[in-house]
Amino acid sequence: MASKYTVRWGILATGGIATTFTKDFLTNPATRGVHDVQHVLAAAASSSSKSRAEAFIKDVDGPSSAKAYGSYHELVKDPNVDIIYVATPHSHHFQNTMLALEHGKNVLCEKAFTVNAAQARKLVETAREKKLFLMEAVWTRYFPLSIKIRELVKDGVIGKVHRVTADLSIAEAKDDGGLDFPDSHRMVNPDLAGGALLDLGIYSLTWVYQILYHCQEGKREKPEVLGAVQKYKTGADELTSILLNWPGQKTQGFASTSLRVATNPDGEGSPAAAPAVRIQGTKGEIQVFGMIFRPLHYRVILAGGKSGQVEDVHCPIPTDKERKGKGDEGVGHGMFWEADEAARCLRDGKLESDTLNWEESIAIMEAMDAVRKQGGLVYPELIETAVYDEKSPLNGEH
Ligand SMILES: NC(=O)C1=CN([C@@H]2O[C@H](COP(=O)(O)OP(=O)(O)OC[C@H]3O[C@@H](n4cnc5c(N)ncnc54)[C@H](OP(=O)(O)O)[C@@H]3O)[C@@H](O)[C@H]2O)C=CC1
Ligand SMILES: O=C1OC[C@@H](O)[C@H](O)[C@H]1O
Repeated sequence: MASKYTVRWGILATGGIATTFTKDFLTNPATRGVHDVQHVLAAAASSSSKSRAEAFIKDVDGPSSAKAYGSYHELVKDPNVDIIYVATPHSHHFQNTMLALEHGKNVLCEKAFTVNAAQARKLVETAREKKLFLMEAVWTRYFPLSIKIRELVKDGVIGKVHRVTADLSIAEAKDDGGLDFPDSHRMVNPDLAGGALLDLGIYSLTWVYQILYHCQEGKREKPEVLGAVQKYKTGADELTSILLNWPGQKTQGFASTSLRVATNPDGEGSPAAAPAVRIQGTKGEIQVFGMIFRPLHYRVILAGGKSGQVEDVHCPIPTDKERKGKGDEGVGHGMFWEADEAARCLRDGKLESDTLNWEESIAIMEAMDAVRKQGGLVYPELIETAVYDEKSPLNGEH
């Protein structure tokens, strides 16, 4: 049997998603049928303290060989790290990713890729110049369910697709009119590029784009974008809707997001809720249920209404029961598939992933820029700038 390609990860920031992602890639790849790549935690860095990084490594049950750093600068200089996973708030992605690229590191950067398209273009330009791998960590795209649905669409199973609607909303409204986040929280804090659009709307757009943009043949047409934004008291957006129009393709998309009403009012499985994604074609429709960042259930409905023409498919996430005491996240959350993709790209010398390439990440950032412009959604210059500054406070202690 061919040997496995091993990728050595460096984790930049030690918050919630860094923990989930790292626990996920530390599961045994064989438990998800993967035998060609494997992952190692080489190092983790916290901008707060070295002890925080040590606690992170312990919490994820990382190997004793994993190095703990008290700064992002030290991490990007570690010769034993192949790729850096950037897991800071959106506000920091541009400066942190540039820091890693400038030090010769490949990068997997959390969503939203950057605050604006100019920053995304600069990251791509830098990765291209330095011949480094760079990928936006939109994990949803690498789920078997997403791959299957893109195949069904390309195979014409529901005919010619004309419309995709997608919603990702969470109900966080309180009786006093506020939201259930402190104003300093990354979800609503403009200094951290908070708001529904960049945090959740990116997933609604992901569903629209992975069908109506990604599946286009030949040179892709970009959409006209019409956005409506309502803001929270902090200045971050809380209710945002986007209409995307592709006249040449004869397609339209509708992507919505909110922090006040829920896509799934009775919980993640939400049997009572309408589908969160509808992909509508001339011969039928594909629907996706639940939280669309982690899609586990889809339905294919073929036109005609005869029995046998409605198929429900459930795609559970494989678990690794050997990983001790890690709860649901430790045994598999679904983030390992994007880690496998990054590993295979590194192994094969690819600079970008075909499933979400640089051009498409930039196109989505451009759509979000258009919505923000129409809705007057601006963030501080410190986090909007596309000028790299190694000494930016965003690369320092927090
Ligand atoms: N793919 C997915 O499903 C998810 C993706 N995300 C994305 O991951 C990113 C991080 O989110 P999440 O992990 O939930 O956030 P957390 O607040 O839990 O963690 C962010 C980490 O970033 C570091 N950091 C550096 N500067 C700051 C600062 N000024 N304020 C706050 N944190 C700072 C801290 O780590 P340290 O002190 O160690 O430096 C902190 O723990 C976001 O871009 C978000 O969109 C989030 C949730 C789910
Ligand atoms: O990416 C995400 O997916 C899950 C959400 O709960 C989280 O806020 C968001 O950042």
